[in-house]
Amino acid sequence: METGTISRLLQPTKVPSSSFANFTSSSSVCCSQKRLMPACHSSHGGREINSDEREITVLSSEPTLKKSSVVGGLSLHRPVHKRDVVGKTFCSVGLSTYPRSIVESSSQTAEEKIGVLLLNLGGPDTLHDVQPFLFNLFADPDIIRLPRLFRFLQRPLAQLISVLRAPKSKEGYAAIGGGSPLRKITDEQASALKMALDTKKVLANVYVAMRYWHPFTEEAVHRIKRDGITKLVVLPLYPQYSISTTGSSVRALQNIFKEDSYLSRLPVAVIESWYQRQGYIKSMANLIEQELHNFTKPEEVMIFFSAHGVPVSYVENAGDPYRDQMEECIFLIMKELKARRINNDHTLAYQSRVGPVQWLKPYTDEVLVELGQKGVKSLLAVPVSFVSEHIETLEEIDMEYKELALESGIENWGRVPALNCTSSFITDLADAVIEALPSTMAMSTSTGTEDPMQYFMKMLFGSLLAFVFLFSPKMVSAFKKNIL
Ligand SMILES: C=CC1=C(C)c2cc3[nH]c(cc4nc(cc5[nH]c(cc1n2)c(C)c5CCC(=O)O)C(CCC(=O)O)=C4C)c(C)c3C=C
Ligand SMILES: [Fe+2]
Repeated sequence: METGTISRLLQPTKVPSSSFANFTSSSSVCCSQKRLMPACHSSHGGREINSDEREITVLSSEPTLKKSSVVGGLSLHRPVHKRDVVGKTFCSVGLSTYPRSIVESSSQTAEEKIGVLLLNLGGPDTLHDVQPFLFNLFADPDIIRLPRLFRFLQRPLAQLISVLRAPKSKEGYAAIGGGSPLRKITDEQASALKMALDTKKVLANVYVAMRYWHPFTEEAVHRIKRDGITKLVVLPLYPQYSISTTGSSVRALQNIFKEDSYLSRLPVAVIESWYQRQGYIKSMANLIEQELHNFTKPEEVMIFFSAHGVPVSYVENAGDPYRDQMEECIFLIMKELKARRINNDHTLAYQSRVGPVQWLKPYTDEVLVELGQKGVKSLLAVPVSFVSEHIETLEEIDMEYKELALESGIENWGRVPALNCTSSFITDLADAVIEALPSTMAMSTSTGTEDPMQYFMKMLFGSLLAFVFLFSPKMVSAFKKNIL
């Protein structure tokens, strides 16, 4: 991706398009299975509005009413726009919370089979998988956003970029043991979530759908159908919403759902983002507090939040709420720490940029050097955009950034572990699922398999109505007035 031509092609269009992946296998944790759960590291651990979008209002325990919408039949939860801490308007797409009465009235019936679908990015299991994994990633129009006219170039470009990037990526994966730990950790999170739901008397199957590597979304969906799930909660494992992560995964799911008559009728709720949940904020604050104790002078440590970046154009041209949500998330974590009398300095920077375009600033590597030059001696890195250990925590932060920081004059380095299966965090995810259950909604019935006669009749009546409406004398005069 190191060429100017590609950089020009990477300009985002306002409306993210549908995307497809190669599908092969999936994993789930079935509530009927009586096997031992894998061990968890419990101690450590924008969006475009489609034309077919309908709006509904759901009850909220907060003073404002929340709006929920049905996009391609999936019910999405987001609070109405509000002002963030620095006074900017942000579009917070997130989980609505529900009054206790609604949660209680949604107690599970005998015939109900609840499914929870965890969405994640996926990572190569072996070094051999790295190039095909990168191909899937770059072939996603939500990752490389070509103008519609150039979409035919998406796959050849993905092939080229994946081949060019593979050697560098392979080095990274080799340094962390020869593959990504994502699949194992996500499976463990699925098991832990299933157990947390069981404890709360909600029997559910938990499925994992990865966007770019095994188990792919289609296989997870196949299992959901096979198990006869009657209600589904979709939970992306990204606290903050980005077009490139949750947006892409949900779109992949929508594409599968709208082609299938069973899935299009299945009541579904999508939890679009959950960075503002108290359980998540408190779990992050716990990890930071614990890690600060490892320094000899904890109060002098700079808390350094490092988030995965996205190209600036996503936020500034395509309406991605990612940066606003990230800033609000950091504000909430710091507020929680202050309530615990932890008043350390903090800063936020963005890591992992790829290619020649501008990414969100400030860049992590540049800020580390600046802090070293300014005389900061102790620094605690906090990965904040992702809830599992992965290549960017284990290699980029623990190796590259640590080395850079020490070279730049920082003497004491620490890193907060990813949440992984931290029990307070998993319990909060279980609560998020339970709160979302009452608002599951059936997908629209248009499955692409509509009866041709029905379609013809609809078109005929539609055209007649439009004709009558458009050529009514009132409309004609209004039209003339506006044009002349
Ligand atoms: C919130 C998290 C993430 C955002 C936002 C995101 C955007 C984004 N990523 C790339 C390019 C790459 N990402 C890669 C791996 C990767 N990315 C995330 C998370 C976010 N990405 C994860 C969890 C992983 C998997 C890590 C693992 O352990 O396997 C890679 C491959 C690794 C590498 O070569 O660096 C690339 C490439 C873009 C272009 C982008 C936004 C447009
Ligand atoms: Fe990424």
